[in-house]
Amino acid sequence: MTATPFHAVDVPFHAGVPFHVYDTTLRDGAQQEGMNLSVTDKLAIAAQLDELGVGFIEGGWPGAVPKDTDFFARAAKELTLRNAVLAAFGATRKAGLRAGNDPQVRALLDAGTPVVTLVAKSDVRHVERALRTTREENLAMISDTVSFLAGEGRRVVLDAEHFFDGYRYDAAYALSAIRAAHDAGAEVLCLCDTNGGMIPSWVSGIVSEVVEALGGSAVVGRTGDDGRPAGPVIGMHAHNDSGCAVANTLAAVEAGATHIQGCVNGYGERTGNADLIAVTANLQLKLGMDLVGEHGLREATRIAHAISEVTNISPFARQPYVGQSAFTHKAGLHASAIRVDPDLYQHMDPKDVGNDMRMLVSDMAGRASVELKGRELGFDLSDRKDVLAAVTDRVKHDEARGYTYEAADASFELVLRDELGELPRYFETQSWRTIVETVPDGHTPADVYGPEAEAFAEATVKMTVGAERIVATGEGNGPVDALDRAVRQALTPVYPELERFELIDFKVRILDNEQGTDARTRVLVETSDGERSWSTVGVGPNVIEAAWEATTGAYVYGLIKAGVAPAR
Ligand SMILES: CC(=O)SCCNC(=O)CCNC(=O)[C@H](O)C(C)(C)COP(=O)(O)OP(=O)(O)OC[C@H]1O[C@@H](n2cnc3c(N)ncnc32)[C@H](O)[C@@H]1OP(=O)(O)O
Ligand SMILES: CC(=O)C(=O)O
Repeated sequence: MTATPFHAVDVPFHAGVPFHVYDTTLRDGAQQEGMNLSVTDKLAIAAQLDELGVGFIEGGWPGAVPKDTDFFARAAKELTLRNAVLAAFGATRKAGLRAGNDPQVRALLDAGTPVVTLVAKSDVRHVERALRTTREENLAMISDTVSFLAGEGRRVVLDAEHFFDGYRYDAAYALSAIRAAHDAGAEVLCLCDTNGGMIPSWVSGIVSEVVEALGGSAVVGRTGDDGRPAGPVIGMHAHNDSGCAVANTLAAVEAGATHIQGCVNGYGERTGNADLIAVTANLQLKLGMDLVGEHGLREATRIAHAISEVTNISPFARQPYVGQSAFTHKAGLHASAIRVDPDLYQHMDPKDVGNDMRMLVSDMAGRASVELKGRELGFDLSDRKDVLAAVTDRVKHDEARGYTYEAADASFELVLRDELGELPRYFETQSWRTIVETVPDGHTPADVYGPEAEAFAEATVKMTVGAERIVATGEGNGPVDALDRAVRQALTPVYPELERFELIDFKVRILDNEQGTDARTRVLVETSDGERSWSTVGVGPNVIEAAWEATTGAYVYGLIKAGVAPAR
């Protein structure tokens, strides 16, 4: 693979200028529907964010959300951060109060963080209709609160809520709000697209005008003699309602912003915030800015998934950079070019964000896909053109009948081994049958057949294992369970490894459902041996036959991986 991705730009952007990567997963991310983080969860996520290399972690709103107050108290004792500093989030003082007398503002001080981020109104319509105060009082609320907190030694970030909408409505007032904060000592003026409706050209236009109006932010060529920003640090906080949060953040940076806010995995209220990993990867890998260091980005996939574990929200497979499908290739034409050079169909090396390239084999595969998938599974097929052609044909034929190998790597390996003549014959099935008993609604088998009765179904299998013919029976909750018990009864004495195999997922899909009872059924099963898991597929005229193929395939695959030799 070549070292330089095709679209990387060589010129470092904002060279030498301090740049802030500010994470708000624990505050704005936690505003996502369905997210409910405990204090322990928040501490665990903060540690991961620090490892990613962000500079600021906004931990929540102390004084407003009791868990967030606890978070800052526990973080002070339990959290050791190597890269980041903590920020406490809150609002400007209430109208008519002194900042120092507003309990909400005092709670921000009590959080003990070096940074305090204040949300402030910058859209005059919000001042008049939501805050129900005057334009002047809102500016005083900003100015008083910032100067009070700065006077107490806090670095202050101002989150100018609805800045872009406000600027489009009344630019002079929006500018006066952030100017008030700057004059009172705010270090960062972060422009928020609170409703998430902006598009990149609007953002870059407005940010450029703000940079111009405030005497210049940290744009290249706009630094003072000491190399520090000539004007206030301008930030960007984007929501994704128009699907443009990442693009809007990049547009703001290209227009001069040097502070970016976002959430890992794009968490956040409504459609989420700018995905901080995508923003950071774009800026670092495409524009040459060193934001979280090479190490941080190389950990990004692991960290994104570790955070998903804590939030208990399944990772999004198609998430840019870190999703499971981000570097996964299905089309045969792609695979044939990737075999020559992965960069031909990838915008970057997945390793740079800790992700991996994967190949899928399906009816869209060609011989190159099979060769690359084989390589992924440990088979060198480069000079086995006969096998490549046979496997490709078989996959296309099977998929036309309802199989899906892209979701069943283990079944694909069994096909490959079969065509290579390397498929061990652990057993031969002569026949199987299963009988389902029904009992009246609301009853159990025990009610009907007596206290010893446990099962609704029974099964018999006839198999040969080596030279031995075996007949075994099983009882279960249903026909698939009964058959599985019968197979285990038959095979476990010869292959005790089977005892460790456990079915952990079972998915049934009716194919061609317009054909009613003639439809075919596909079953995908996931099996585990306690250490690893694998997926197999079966297709049949009914769920029992499909499940038989999928589960027996799973046992064969498991025995191969356990290094078991077939009985003689
Ligand atoms: C854009 C964002 O996402 S900002 C973050 C939003 N996050 C949250 O709201 C989560 C935490 N919020 C809370 O726990 C509560 O809403 C609290 C504790 C902050 C306030 O609760 P309450 O006192 O019951 O007020 P309520 O939520 O009904 O209304 C918010 C109040 O804050 C005022 N307010 C809103 N924005 C600001 C601001 N930037 N500066 C000062 N006051 C503000 C509103 O005018 C309203 O005042 P009112 O009570 O005098 O009418
Ligand atoms: C501050 C914030 O979260 C917003 O304006 O969206």
